[in-house]
Amino acid sequence: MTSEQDHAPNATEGWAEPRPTALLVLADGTVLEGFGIGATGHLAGEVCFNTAITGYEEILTDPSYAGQIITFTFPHIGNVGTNEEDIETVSMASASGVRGVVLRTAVTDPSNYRATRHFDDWLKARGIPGITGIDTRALTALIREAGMPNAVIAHAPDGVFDIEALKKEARSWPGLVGMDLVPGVTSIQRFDWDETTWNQETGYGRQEAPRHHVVAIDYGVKRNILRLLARAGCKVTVVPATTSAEDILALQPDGVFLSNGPGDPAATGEYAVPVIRTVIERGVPTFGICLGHQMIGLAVGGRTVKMHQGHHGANHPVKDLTTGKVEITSMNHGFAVDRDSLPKNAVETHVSLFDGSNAGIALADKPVFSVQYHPEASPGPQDSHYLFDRFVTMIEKHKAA
Ligand SMILES: NC(=O)CC[C@H](N)C(=O)O
Repeated sequence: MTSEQDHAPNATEGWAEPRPTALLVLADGTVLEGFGIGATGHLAGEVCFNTAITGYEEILTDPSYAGQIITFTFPHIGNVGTNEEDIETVSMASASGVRGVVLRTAVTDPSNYRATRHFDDWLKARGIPGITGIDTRALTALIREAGMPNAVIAHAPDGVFDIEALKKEARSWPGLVGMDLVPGVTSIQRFDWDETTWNQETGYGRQEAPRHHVVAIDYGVKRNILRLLARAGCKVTVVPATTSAEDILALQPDGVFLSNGPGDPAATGEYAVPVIRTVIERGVPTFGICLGHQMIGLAVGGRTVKMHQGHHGANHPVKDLTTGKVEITSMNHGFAVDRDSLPKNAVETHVSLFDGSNAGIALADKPVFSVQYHPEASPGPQDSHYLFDRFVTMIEKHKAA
């Protein structure tokens, strides 16, 4: 990338404008020009914005982002390169499903002792197209006004685009409502997980003596969730999203964990919700995160709704109504549980202090709780790690009873 390419196209009269090599074409026909990075070609998706300042590698490998084109509001993305350790997708071979990345400035060479690969090269290898030189403030303002648009991101090094065809593709992409994206990101077979959290001196740890057995249903689970479950003393068995309630209960879990994941919870819920309902009815201690939270909401008879601009970032304040404490959380969701649709036994435990939306529930009559945000962070603050201990305490109480 040359420094010229750092300028937004059409920025200054009289400058020799480099030819755009990437476009972001919105479904309403708006065309944003910039410079291509990462994979070439074009992909359709929903454009969201993420306000996190660090952790782009974790964000871009979070399977919950499948079907989405991520605009980073922080201008310098890629400057610490990438490594093999910060990937959140469980299956290293599969891409996370992110459709594209939209950036303000050109990507510099990596400057970090952990970097093993240039960000541009890494995006290419993972099949993710990117565009730089975009006025991401203006795009973010547009998303806040109009909601998350469907779009096509296109990268052609020769600068040749069929703009009409791209507009048509953006318009005809069906959108995330009603879209079940879990089959593309769930693991294909059952496996055990025993890696624990990262430490600067020793790297990732190994679990020694687990005290409880947790079955984690993988709707697109992030590694750091599994690590925190392992660190909290759980032997973790990860099972594919379509595993039956019978097969899950046959594993005799002390607890069941419902993971995060992409797409519309109502669409995924068609097969997942009956399983979750059975697990809950049997009284198995259950903890859900994000998509898992939304599907617990559906399993108890509630509804989920599409949000206007969604929550994607690492500085979202949430109030824990059971303790009165405020925690700063990592968020990534475009759907939410409609609190007014919940039955009486589903008690709201957490609320977003940004917009008052529901951020957590617990069942009054069953050992079940869930949160809309990402307590595993990765990236983000670690204020909410206590929830993994809350889950273990719940398991212990249930075992003792
Ligand atoms: N992080 C997640 O699990 C996201 C859940 C769901 N796909 C949403 O967008 O709301």
